Amino acid sequence: MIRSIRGLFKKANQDVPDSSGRGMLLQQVSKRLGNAQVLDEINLEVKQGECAVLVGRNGSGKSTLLRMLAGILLPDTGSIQRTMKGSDGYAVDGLPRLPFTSGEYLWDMGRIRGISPEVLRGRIRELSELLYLDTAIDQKLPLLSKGTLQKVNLIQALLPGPGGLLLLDEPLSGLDIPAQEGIVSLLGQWKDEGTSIVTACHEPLLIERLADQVIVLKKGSVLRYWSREDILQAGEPVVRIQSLTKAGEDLVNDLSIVQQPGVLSLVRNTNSEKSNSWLWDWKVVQQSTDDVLRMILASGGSVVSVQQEESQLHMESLLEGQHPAVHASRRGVTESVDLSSSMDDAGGEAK
Ligand SMILES: Nc1ncnc2c1ncn2[C@@H]1O[C@H](COP(=O)(O)OP(=O)(O)OP(=O)(O)O)[C@@H](O)[C@H]1O
Repeated sequence: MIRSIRGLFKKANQDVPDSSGRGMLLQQVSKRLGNAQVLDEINLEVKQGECAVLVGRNGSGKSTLLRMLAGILLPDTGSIQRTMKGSDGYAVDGLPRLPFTSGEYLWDMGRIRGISPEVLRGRIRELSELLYLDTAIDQKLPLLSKGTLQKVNLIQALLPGPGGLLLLDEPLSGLDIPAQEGIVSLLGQWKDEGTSIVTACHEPLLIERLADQVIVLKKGSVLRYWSREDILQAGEPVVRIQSLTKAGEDLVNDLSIVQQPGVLSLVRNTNSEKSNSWLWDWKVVQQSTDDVLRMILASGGSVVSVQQEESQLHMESLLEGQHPAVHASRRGVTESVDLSSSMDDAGGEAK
């Protein structure tokens, strides 16, 4: 389905902009609202095709900055230069509960933006499928749940298609997991097609998959900038595998298994359900999952479960200005201990 969306949108966007030298540049941008200095000398550069993620505690200024990028607010001082092409999509404010159905609202929004009826019909259908809008397309906005309203808001922001600037305030908030996956995959494709994205978001799923830079805001100022490389140092996603062997059939008697670069730890447990078998608990980096599964099966074991572990990004530390990898590096030490102790548990048979 995602592929068909891409195809559909590409047809209407033959002139995906060349990314060279294009983007958005904020220099020393400040804003006062009432008595509060809401933004204080913000510098930010987002190149065409990049994703910048704003993080920060409540009230740190993320939404204000997004509204400024959208042109809803003007800076008191400083400058905002924009040299990127393409249509913009904004979901920076909540959707008003107007007396229309989702379908009517999306249709009107698309037509106001000049999208032809033929293209618009297809986009609404494809995006509604992507976000599992189902029957909510015919429901009136005031009757929608918070999460469904958020889906409609996202769809209206995505209607112009890839290639321009997308400004999204907490796009995954309130969305169910399949819709989160769908939107992150789509944004990844659109980024590849030259879409610039600036989003306030606290979900590691989006940050790990899309962020080229993370900007940590604190009380209206930038506390830290982190690059894609910094984020990647937080570690690849970890997969937990449980496998079973007959007691006595020791998986670790072949050291080549545990010495595979992707194996982070291996612990042997007695299987409480079957006393004549051992349950092996593996932690492996995501890209080695297939290799490890093949090894387990080839050595006579059976696979009980394969689970994606939670992200290694520790948001709380990130908000305090710590490096994204601060927890990942601690994890490595712990697991090398696990690995050796598991081999000891197994009778020191890993030779
Ligand atoms: N119109 C306004 N008048 C006065 N103060 C305002 C106005 N709008 C926002 N503020 C203040 O600006 C600060 C930043 O608000 P903003 O909504 O940008 O924060 P945020 O980081 O998006 O917060 P949250 O995570 O809760 O959405 C807050 O202290 C807020 O009270």
